[in-house]
Amino acid sequence: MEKADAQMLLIFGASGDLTTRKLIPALYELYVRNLLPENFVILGAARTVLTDNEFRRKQCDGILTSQKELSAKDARLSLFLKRVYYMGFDTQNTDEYETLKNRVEELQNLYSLPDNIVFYMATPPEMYEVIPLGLQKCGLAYTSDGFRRIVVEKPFGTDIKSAKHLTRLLESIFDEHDIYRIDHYLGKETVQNILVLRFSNGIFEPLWNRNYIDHVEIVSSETLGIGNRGGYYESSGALRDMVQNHLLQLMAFIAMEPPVAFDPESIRDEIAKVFKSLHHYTPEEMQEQIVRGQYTAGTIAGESVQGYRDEKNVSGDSVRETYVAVKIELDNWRWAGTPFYIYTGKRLSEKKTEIIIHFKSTPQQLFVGQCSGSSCNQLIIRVQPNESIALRFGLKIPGSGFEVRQVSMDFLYSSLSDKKLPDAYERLLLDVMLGDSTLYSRADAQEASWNFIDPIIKNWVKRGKDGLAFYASGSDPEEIDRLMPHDKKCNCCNEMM
Ligand SMILES: NC(=O)C1=CN([C@@H]2O[C@H](COP(=O)(O)OP(=O)(O)OC[C@H]3O[C@@H](n4cnc5c(N)ncnc54)[C@H](OP(=O)(O)O)[C@@H]3O)[C@@H](O)[C@H]2O)C=CC1
Ligand SMILES: O=C1O[C@H](COP(=O)(O)O)[C@@H](O)[C@H](O)[C@H]1O
Repeated sequence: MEKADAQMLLIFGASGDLTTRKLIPALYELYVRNLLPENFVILGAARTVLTDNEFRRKQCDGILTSQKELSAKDARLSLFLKRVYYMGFDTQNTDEYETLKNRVEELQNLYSLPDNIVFYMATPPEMYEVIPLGLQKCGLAYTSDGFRRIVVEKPFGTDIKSAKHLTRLLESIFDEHDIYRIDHYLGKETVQNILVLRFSNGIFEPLWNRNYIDHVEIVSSETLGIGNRGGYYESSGALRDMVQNHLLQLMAFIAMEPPVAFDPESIRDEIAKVFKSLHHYTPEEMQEQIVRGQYTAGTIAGESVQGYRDEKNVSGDSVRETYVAVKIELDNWRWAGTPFYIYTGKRLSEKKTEIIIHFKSTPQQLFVGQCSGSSCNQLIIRVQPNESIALRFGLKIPGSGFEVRQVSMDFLYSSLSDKKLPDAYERLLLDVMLGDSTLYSRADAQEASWNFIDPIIKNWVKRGKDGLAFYASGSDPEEIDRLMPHDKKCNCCNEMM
């Protein structure tokens, strides 16, 4: 496996949840697997005042939480943590950037590091402009003999205007190919395997189009509520939080044309084309094709939970959607007439992300019980949990007659290896260190997806609470039935998983 060049990873927002829960555990895992550069330093920065050792202890706890079997005394853990440093730093105070620059140079000298730096913005999005401007002013954004890369966490803008503005600002400081817009769904092993499943197997391609696929479902349901992210969620909602990025990306992997080569730009060209072919609805069509809902109090795993409007930092009469279902149409030759149904929501009955490709039925149903009148054939890609790929088809029930029932041929990732699948952030952090942007999203794709999302949000703002459905926590909204005719719904899939 290729190793990245010696470098520094400078994480802004290092005292926050993402750093401790995801980034540092992922970096430690890469270290253990011998995938980090031979020579590296991780420098965390945030306003909270912490010494290097206090920061290391906090990160050590984060790693131990993510790896239950690991001991705090493990020699590899202390060797890794020795390379982790911290500095108290207020991104809004321009004077502090000079101090940051001095600390960076001091560490580079201490470890004889070349001038290669990845900046990671794990701060609130309001800082995504402030930090690059500060780095530009103090000169840290530039190097004459190394590289600079910048990772931008989601959300990348809140609409097309802000996304374009942010891209313009970042491009005035960094080259576009050094800007890494992260979408952690693309770091998931099962999601990357969509590309391999499609483009390394000749058997699927002839069927992968409007002639053989009736419709596609992309579901990402969660049992968790919004937790302590009320402030963020009030301005975001399910459409911006999950659909604009993660779920449209999944759809693009299913819908894209084969790239001319397996390199970042060829792949990202095809993804951008999918987003550009999204059919934009009129306000009247939106009422038909899009459903939004909000959770009320209910029961999850036997425990009572409160409704969205009672959550911390949420308005008592909020109309923010915690659930959304969208029927998506793609105006292109491969997919015209084959809808993609995307649903996502918080506080639903189970946590799962899956893609179900529904193939068309036989022209005539010759057998009794033939999958209850619908097609027997589905390809199910279970992204999480119980990562798997299953192909469903009809077979004869043993005995007299010709009664058919649906059976499943399953591949379980757990049967491939007893090791747990790598966390999405491991892959994405490794890629940015290597300079591979294949699994990061490009400006044109982001903008095309905002172009699709913006009119929907504007329409909802205009309609206020009109059309907002309520569902009890722990249940699945019934309004979804309005989008998808009954004969298209797959009742069998869940039972078999
Ligand atoms: N947590 C998660 O699982 C995910 C998070 N994200 C995104 O990652 C980003 C960070 O999220 P998360 O870690 O949860 O957020 P937190 O609120 O937990 O952390 C934010 C961090 O930013 C720091 N910060 C805030 N203001 C400043 C400032 N003026 N100067 C320097 N540092 C500052 C905070 O530290 P201090 O107060 O010490 O300055 C803290 O370290 C967000 O944009 C979020 O959308 C994306 C996907 C998942
Ligand atoms: O980006 C986000 O994703 C999580 C869901 O991620 P998953 O990997 O657990 O499926 C979601 O809970 C969160 O609201 C959103 O910001």
